[in-house]
Amino acid sequence: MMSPLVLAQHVTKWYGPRRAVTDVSFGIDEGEIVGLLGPNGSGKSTIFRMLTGYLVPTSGRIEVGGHDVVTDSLSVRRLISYVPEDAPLYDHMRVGEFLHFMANLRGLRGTAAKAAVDQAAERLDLTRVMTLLTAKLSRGFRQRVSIAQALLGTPRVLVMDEPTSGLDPHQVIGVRDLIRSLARSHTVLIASHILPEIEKIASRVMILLDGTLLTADALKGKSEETVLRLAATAPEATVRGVVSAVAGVRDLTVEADAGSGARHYLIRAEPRASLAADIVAALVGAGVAVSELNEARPDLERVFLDLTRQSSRGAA
Ligand SMILES: Nc1ncnc2c1ncn2[C@@H]1O[C@H](COP(=O)(O)OP(=O)(O)OP(=O)(O)O)[C@@H](O)[C@H]1O
Repeated sequence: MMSPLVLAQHVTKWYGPRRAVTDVSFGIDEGEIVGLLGPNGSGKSTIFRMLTGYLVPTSGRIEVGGHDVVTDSLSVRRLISYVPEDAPLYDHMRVGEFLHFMANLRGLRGTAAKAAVDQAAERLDLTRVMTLLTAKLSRGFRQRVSIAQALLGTPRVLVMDEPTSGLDPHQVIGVRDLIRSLARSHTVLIASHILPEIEKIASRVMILLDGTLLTADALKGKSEETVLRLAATAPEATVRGVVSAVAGVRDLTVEADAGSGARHYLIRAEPRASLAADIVAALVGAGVAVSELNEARPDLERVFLDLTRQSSRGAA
């Protein structure tokens, strides 16, 4: 059997007296797109920094392509590329200059550097902006430049931190398609705190909570509840008041903002037949425009919400 391309075994990381990652183990096979899902502060960036050799695990070991990230970090850095969340570009550089600079940092010179830059620019549709200052780019283009630099030197593994955060819906779709197309030639690991986003891109999701990776066992047997996703245009307090009064509704949380008018909510309730119809009737009766009400699909979402709610209570 082939061993996984990325292998973490019992990895723990302490920052001084604070434990950020606890006994995390996983394997990622060549060609997978894996999502690492966890709320802010759950340890995603810490795991990524250890994978890419920028932080040393306090205990446990990580291998990429059979190379230990600590004792053989140079080989690992050739195999793995990191796309950080806030695309740190050098604002005084033009896009083309920046990509050449990054190609040189990866050890590419002369025609090899030029070929790599041209190829990445073409793949990310950057040829039109190569002479612009990176400071002048839109958020979507900055993200594409950041992904382009990560592709230089043809790494086998791409690690991306919240790759669609801060993008408009159009750009989000573009970046998602791009990541899917990259997956043909790369193994991709994506961190996010938004489950619906991860589910759209990843073929598999790992959930991280307070530094601990949940096992498949922790994801079973939690479905005593219906979760509905609602999109409605009205003040949150109004929606909350109306929905909470419907029989069986336990809880309403605001989901990531869609950006355009309607706000998205998740409603948790006791399962019963006319629940959705009752909620719509109540909202419409109160003059609230409902643009969407669906059952939130996977159990995973429920489990994630339950668990993150418990853990944020624990932290409070
Ligand atoms: N350099 C550091 N020194 C001390 N504590 C740190 C350091 N970096 C992170 N932490 C702590 O470790 C925990 C995990 O942080 P980490 O940044 O890995 O989480 P995350 O899931 O990536 O969060 P976010 O999505 O907000 O980036 C947090 O409690 C954080 O405060």
